[in-house]
Amino acid sequence: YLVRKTYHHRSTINALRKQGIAMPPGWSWVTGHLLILQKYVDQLPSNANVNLAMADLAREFSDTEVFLMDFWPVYQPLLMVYDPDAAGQITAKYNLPKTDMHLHFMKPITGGPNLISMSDQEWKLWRSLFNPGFSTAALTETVPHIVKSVEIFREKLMEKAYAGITCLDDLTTRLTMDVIMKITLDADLNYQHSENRLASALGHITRWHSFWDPRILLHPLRPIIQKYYGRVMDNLIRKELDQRYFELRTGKFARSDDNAGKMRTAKSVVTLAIEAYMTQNQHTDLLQKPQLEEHFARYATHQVRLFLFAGNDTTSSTIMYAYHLLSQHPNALQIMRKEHDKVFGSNTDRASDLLAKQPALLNQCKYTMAVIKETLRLYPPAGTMRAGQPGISLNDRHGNKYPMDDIGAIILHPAVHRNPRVWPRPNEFLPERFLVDPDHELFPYAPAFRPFEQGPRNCIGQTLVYNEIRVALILTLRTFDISPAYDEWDTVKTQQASWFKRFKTRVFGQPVQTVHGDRAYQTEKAGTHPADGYPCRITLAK
Ligand code: HEM
Repeated sequence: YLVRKTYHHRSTINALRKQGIAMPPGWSWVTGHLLILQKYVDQLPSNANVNLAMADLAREFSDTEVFLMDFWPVYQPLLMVYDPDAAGQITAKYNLPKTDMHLHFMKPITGGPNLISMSDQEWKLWRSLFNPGFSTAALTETVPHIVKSVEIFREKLMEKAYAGITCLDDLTTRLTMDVIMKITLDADLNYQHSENRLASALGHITRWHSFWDPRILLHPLRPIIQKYYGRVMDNLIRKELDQRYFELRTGKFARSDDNAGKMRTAKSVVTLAIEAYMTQNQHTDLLQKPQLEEHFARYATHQVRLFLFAGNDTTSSTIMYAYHLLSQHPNALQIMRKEHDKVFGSNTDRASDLLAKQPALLNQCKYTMAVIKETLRLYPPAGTMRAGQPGISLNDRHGNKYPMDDIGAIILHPAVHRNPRVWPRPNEFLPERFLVDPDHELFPYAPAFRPFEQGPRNCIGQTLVYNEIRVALILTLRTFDISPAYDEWDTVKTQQASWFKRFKTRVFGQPVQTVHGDRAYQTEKAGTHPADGYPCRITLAK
């Protein structure tokens, strides 16, 4: 059966090869392209994100900007895409469905079907329930909550100032966890001050998670550990959901008219989803029931688990990369600080109050927004994969057709975002490209900027991300200088290395530690955290 199946599959790919479909040389009847990527992976640090190796390979297809990789039987064969227009065909023109892999790989994290993995009607229903909570208006009301969490983050940075090397990762991840829990569930995790069961359960699940690493995927303990911590998460989230439902039933939100109450009326994403669900089911007065409907509660729990995963690491990494890029571009940092002085006044302590009272001031920080976009362009923390569909073909920019009957596609964000055909000076940090007029040579080609993807399945959390990172930068940049301390970190690590590690280094040489000269490269850790958790030194801004 296996031989027959393999033969059938490989003959299809071989036929495409003969037709001249772009694919890396070295395809084999036995291993397809499985071993091809290894050459590129070997040139990177062992924990570098596999997308960076893929982006290196992609450079060899700069003519078509689309090529086929035959990963069968590990994955279905996939078109690797970094032409922005071909990417648009996948996500907008055909809006191709998610793959079975989405459900398979996301299940340990979310516990079941969720917005990322769902297709068609089921996805439409759940997206419509959660859209109100992620709308610009609803999220503007939550800015005071973000300000509160960032204030604690500021205190933590202050504690670490002049205190030696700090791994920033821990601080930013705790911040983003507090924010996502508050915004989605109205739950005060207080994770920046103390450990929390929900956050650590998610941490255990993601530590045992990988999209491709066989050492993790084949580990016999992985399913047991992930299931156990999944149950812990379900129970804790369910408690919060029941509490929000109780508040709705007892009319908490209707009653709040004083100022303190006004804060409380910033409804959580979940409260708004329960309300939307009530509206969609008006014929049955759900509020009369003592408990949330079981099906809704179970599915909403999957979605909340997804929000905690999708909204935590990605945002945390982006905050760190913004600090990193600004530390290397003092001129941009200077412009940002001036912008913040102009909008909030030079007394940095007043900015929190002002922001909490007038969240719309965020929109006046145009350069700050441009810096965040440029950070997401250079260090995109996500991507997308879609399934093929019978009868659909992808066109590359020369009009070549790539049939997608049994072939899926991946849009390679690191490669699209540095595609030299559409991005002038692609490797340079130039926030002004997001501020110039359309006739300027740096003006971005909109389909080529896709950190949150485009089309109906774009990221539901993007407004939250922009709000959160803007608040974080506005409230910290004028107080602190944060600069990478990898050299010192590496020296300390070398001194602390075991005799075996030192012996290995002596025999095999120093392992690769940078990606194209970048020591803060993106790793495999969910959300592409910077290497080693971004060791840095924090000092007070001069
Ligand atoms: C820097 C931060 C973030 C980046 C770069 C990012 C990126 C993305 C991308 C590329 C997708 C499309 C995935 C696909 O097509 O498979 C996506 C979808 C999604 N993201 Fe985000 N995301 C970020 C933060 C967040 C946050 C804060 C949330 C919060 C709740 C979130 C929730 C989601 C959800 C639910 C989807 C699925 C949307 C759907 O299919 O309807 N993301 N994100």
